Amino acid sequence: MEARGLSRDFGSLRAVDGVDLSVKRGEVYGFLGPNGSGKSTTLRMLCGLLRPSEGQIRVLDLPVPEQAEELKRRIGYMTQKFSLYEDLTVSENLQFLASIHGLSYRLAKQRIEESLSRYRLDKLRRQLAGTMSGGQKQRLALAGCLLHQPELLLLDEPTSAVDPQSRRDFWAELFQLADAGVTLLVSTHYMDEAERCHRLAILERGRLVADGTPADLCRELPADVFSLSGTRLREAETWLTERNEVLGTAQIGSHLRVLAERGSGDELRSALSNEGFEFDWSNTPANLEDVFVAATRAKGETRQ
Ligand SMILES: Nc1ncnc2c1ncn2[C@@H]1O[C@H](COP(=O)(O)OP(=O)(O)OP(=O)(O)O)[C@@H](O)[C@H]1O
Repeated sequence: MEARGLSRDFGSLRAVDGVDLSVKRGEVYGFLGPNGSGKSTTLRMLCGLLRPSEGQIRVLDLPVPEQAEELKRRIGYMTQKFSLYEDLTVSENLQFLASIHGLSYRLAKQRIEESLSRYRLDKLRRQLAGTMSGGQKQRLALAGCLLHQPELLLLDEPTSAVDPQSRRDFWAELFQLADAGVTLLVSTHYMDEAERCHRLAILERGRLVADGTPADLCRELPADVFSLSGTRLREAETWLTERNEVLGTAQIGSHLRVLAERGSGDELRSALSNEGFEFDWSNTPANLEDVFVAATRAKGETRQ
């Protein structure tokens, strides 16, 4: 999948702004970004549901949106709200989706039985979708968008309504699909999910502000991370957040995690000492949350 200069305007709002993306087959590619940063709009353009204002897209060797109809036969799209028919049973939801994809009666029956068993839905087959738990709905939505065996699956915040165990199980399913050659594009708010992706794009106000493997993004972070412990941590945090070179702070238990501009550590440390704070100070490796905070904060500021 390739996108070049992808943009989308809604009236005067530029929701997606000049995004370049490249995703290989079988890759699990994550979209990370704050609310309203353009993740859903990007996914919707990539699957041909929304026409870009500018830019070129090629998905599974098809130009989009020109060949969006052909593409729709080869992709699956799972929305944030799962898009289930709540007044239909589990089986009826799957039968309906199979008919939309034009599966023959025999093939539909076979694939529905397989997916009821694979996604642990067989005992729920007569239950109305609207009465199921978040995790069960998620499994049904996944089963539904795989019935026609798509080569590419787009998932828009698929785990926002489910508990941690369901999220783990769900990700195990996603990796099985990737191992079988399915390409996955997943938008998420969760850092632990982003860390699982082979590659990651970070979006901020419609722009691509970072792109790479989670390990590379952490290693190449153009900022330093420090851990502080001591007394008056809350006061130290307030003092630090007022410094321009500090990009972010977070209290984690009895430690304060500080993300700051590269090379600013020594000065910050002595300035904090001069203010009368007593603390232990150590450098610590960056994690994806640091990458996210640095990418979104730095770019956000330059555009104001
Ligand atoms: N159909 C639309 N009409 C007008 N504005 C829209 C439309 N769809 C999206 N937007 C706006 O475009 C921006 C990007 O929205 P989008 O849903 O793509 O963000 P997102 O990163 O997926 O957010 P979230 O994490 O909250 O789902 C937002 O400001 C949103 O209000």
